Amino acid sequence: MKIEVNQVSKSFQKHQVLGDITLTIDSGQIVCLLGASGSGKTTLLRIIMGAIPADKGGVNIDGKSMPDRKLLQAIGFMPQNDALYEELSAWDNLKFFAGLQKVKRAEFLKNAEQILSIVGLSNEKNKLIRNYSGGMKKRISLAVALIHQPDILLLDEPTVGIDPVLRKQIWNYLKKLKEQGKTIVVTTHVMDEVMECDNAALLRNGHIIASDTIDHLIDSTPNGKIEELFFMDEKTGEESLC
Ligand SMILES: Nc1ncnc2c1ncn2[C@@H]1O[C@H](COP(=O)(O)OP(=O)(O)OP(=O)(O)O)[C@@H](O)[C@H]1O
Repeated sequence: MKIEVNQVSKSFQKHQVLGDITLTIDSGQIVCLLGASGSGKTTLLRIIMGAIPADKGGVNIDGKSMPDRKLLQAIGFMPQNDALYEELSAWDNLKFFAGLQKVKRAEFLKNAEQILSIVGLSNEKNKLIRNYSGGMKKRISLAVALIHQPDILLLDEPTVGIDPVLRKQIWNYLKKLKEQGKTIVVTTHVMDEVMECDNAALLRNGHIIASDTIDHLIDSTPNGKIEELFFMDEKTGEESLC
């Protein structure tokens, strides 16, 4: 499914967080949103999924204007802060969220075990969430986002607190999903993860200052290093520490 963000602007209490954002994300692409803390990445994800309205502009998914209740079922959203039921087990959380997405029982049973194995929680599925570590909560949140096999994944810093081996496993799975034609948008501060994406959009002061393939973006940096993307200057394309 294709995501089109058209001239989106958003302010909170007169503070403009996003200004005139235009971005197209095609099926079978992994795109990452890069930018300093507070640059509006989460806000953009929430506008894409229709959780909050834009002040101006809008988002179309497969040509339909968001928010759209039917399209919501095609989206898996992983928030930065876990939205889990602490007094339920991981398995029951998964079951609950699968129910909300109207996943059939047989399909749930088939998917749940596979997804738990990808996030490395097969042996911990009966533990209550309140007894989970931070990283485990992150992993089960990712499983929740995946449980209804959505066509679009919006993942807000999905691998924070997850060890490198599992992180690799999760990225291999995301790349498999991409090959199946899923559309994936990820926010991250982890440079290794940027390299796993096809494209990146750099957010600065509420604007997209660059949006291109990862290879082209790296070529445009002074020393060809991915870290330098964070220091690119809006106007000159040169290094800036401002
Ligand atoms: N509901 C809200 N009410 C008021 N201000 C908000 C709200 N949501 C976000 N903001 C503000 O909008 C700005 C962008 O926040 P956002 O969470 O989108 O940034 P971010 O790039 O995702 O940051 P981080 O990398 O730290 O997660 C911040 O200044 C934040 O305080």
